[in-house]
Amino acid sequence: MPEQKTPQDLQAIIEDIHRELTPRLGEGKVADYIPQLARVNPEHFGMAIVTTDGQVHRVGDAEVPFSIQSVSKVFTLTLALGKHGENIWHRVGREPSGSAFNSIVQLEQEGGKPRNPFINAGAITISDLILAGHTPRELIGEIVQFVRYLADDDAIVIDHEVARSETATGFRNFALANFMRSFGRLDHPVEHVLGVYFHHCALSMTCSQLAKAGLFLAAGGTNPLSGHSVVSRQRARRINALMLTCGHYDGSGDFAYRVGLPGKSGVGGGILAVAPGKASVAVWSPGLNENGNSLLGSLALEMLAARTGWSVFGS
Ligand SMILES: NC(=O)CC[C@H](N)C(=O)O
Repeated sequence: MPEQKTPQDLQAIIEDIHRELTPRLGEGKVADYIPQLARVNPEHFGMAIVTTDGQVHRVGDAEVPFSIQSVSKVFTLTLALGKHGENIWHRVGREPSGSAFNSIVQLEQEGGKPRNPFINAGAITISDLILAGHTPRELIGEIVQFVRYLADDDAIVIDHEVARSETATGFRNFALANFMRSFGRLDHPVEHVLGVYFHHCALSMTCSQLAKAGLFLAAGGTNPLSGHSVVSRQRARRINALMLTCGHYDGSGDFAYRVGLPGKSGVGGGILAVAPGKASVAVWSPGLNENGNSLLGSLALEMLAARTGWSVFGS
């Protein structure tokens, strides 16, 4: 399989993937524990690829905004590394959890220190870390600005209905945060920390915007379209490593096996995948598999990786 795909090849590949998956649209289970997400039409499907040399390819609902949910944890982790550097690892680990995204079991055994920044407890810890010196409202504004800078797109906003919906029903996350607080592992009031967490999860983005926002990870830390420098080459590599090992919760091994790309999923049905040196890819299909990862989104990325030879483990 040739290393470089022409623009025509890539567009044809994603159109084929879309066509082949069309009979299956609606498969999987839409997240219903956040009432506002339960209302999303399960038959949406969108995909966008942005290559490091500036091509943009889209198919299906690539321009329809959706709730990025846990995909946002990549951006808050990046922000936390920028503010606190490697010190964040005193507060959160970097090992796969092997358990569900909202599991509480390990937290007790491990003294309230979450396994990684992508499970809920870890992302809540990251929210607490980046709250230092800010009000929740200021920090939420800063996160939105940061994501706009990454994607070079000022139209990106938070869906406040989704944030409200999750605030009203996020009992599990309140439990996780209170549990960590009981171990003395949060510096700020639980309501403040979760206010930040629920709002960054409620960022609403299209596949095109999401692929652009992740492009710095495919291009050694700088977005080649905007020229915006985000992180060092080493840091981009390390964030990709965390996405590969932890980005799909206890489905991370399966995703690495099938797709072979660093990726981060969200319960809104979005996945951001990174083909280092080549492209950033966002896919959206709301139906989830048993691990809470997009069922058809994972399949679409598996097909894409197979047809492009982009797996980090070789073509
Ligand atoms: N996996 C996810 O996308 C989970 C994010 C969601 N906001 C939650 O905390 O439950």
